[in-house]
Amino acid sequence: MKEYDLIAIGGGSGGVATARRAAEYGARVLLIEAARLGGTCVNVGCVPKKVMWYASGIAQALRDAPGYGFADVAGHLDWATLKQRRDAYIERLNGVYAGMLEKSGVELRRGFARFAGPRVVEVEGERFTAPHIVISTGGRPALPELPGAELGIDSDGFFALEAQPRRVAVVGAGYIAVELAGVFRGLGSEVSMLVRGDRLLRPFDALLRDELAAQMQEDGIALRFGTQARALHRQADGSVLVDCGEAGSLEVDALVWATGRQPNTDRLQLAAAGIEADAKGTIPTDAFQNTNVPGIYAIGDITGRAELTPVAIAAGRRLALRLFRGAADSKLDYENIPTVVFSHPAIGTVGLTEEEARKRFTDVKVYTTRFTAMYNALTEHRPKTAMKLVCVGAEERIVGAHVIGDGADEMLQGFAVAVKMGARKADFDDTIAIHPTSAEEFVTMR
Ligand SMILES: Cc1cc2nc3c(=O)[nH]c(=O)nc-3n(C[C@H](O)[C@H](O)[C@H](O)COP(=O)(O)OP(=O)(O)OC[C@H]3O[C@@H](n4cnc5c(N)ncnc54)[C@H](O)[C@@H]3O)c2cc1C
Repeated sequence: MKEYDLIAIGGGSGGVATARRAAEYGARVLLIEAARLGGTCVNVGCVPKKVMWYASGIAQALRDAPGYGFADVAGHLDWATLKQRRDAYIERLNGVYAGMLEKSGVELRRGFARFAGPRVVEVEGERFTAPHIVISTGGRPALPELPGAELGIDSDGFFALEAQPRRVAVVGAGYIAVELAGVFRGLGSEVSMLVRGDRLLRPFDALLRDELAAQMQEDGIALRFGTQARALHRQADGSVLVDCGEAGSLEVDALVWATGRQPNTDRLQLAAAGIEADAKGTIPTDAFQNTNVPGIYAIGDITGRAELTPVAIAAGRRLALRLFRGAADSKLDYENIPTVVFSHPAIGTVGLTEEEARKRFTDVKVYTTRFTAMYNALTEHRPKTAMKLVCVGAEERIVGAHVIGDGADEMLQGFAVAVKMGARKADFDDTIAIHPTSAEEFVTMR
């Protein structure tokens, strides 16, 4: 049985980061990956999604161009070319990942890993052991159980689409649902969102939720709240009939399930190592990413906490520092994790929502602003930009910063540093604005 200092199961964001950092610290590392290197983010997540978001933004810019005097702007999208160029980019990234691992001295084993004992991992009959094992197997889309569910596609299926569907239904209310719906609409599809509850992006600040819903409707997306798909039927012309029970039915060329994700633990044989998972299959960890079994850790989506690439990476790097550099206190602080939703317009958010702040603190003061960005002064399309600062205490410490509007995606990172450092409203007021930008409103709110 081959022995290592560390085995990482899963070569996605978390596994690769942990493996590389541990190897850099001198550990002998084995990384096991069943599919393509880079995991969800590179292959069927952040990266291809952002490419599609850019494409949709370009389509919008072409529609905006006449407002700036451009005449005869050609705007036909060749979806197949976009997909082929996007796929080629991702293949290059897969190669970059392989190269980085090799350069760091991480040994890569292709294949599906399972636990075969407390410290033993098996891949296609071959066994490996290490005193430290990291589970970073991520998750996959979860489909609801209803008649004809397989006639829909999930987010992986979205990235496999060879042609642009003309009429689309997106089921779900989370960030992936609003992002995919926005991309389809931006590129010209007719889009309906089927939302079981009464709002989009439930955990986000109300300002962001309301502004986004209003803008999506303004852009022609049919938001059907309180609507649930009950069954899907294939029709003779190849289209899909979505039966929504009392809420009626809907005919589409594609239906996308964006109804959540499930952790990749079901085939890992966790029991062979005595590792506990919860009913959903996520692996609970303590603040140091320890599972219930000493020497076995979990990071990234599999832990069900803040399912984002930089979180998986940061947790993995801190774990490597702890295990192989003796930094006993090294762990990830899960507070104030900034995040962006690549909707149209984009959302950036860090810290507490107003609602959360009011539950936790008695002395909450909120500053908001809403305006049309200068770019849109000349365009027919006039989405709004809106911002909110959530402050607490007499010193007005900023515990939440939220923005929706063009540029929000690139705007928030620096403000996240300020919030993390404990900035007060007075610090923002004291900072000279950068003019003319949308971001300047963050330091001029009264
Ligand atoms: C559509 C979409 C858009 C997203 N957009 C963003 C975004 O904009 N920003 C952001 O921060 N996050 C985004 N995410 C989330 C992000 O992709 C994940 O949080 C991140 O990939 C989690 O990393 P991970 O290492 O936990 O798992 P993953 O990246 O999923 O990697 C897990 C790897 O383990 C492998 N594996 C699983 N089981 C085994 C096994 N038994 N043996 C061997 N290998 C195995 C899998 O093949 C996979 O490669 C998005 C996700 C989706 C689905």
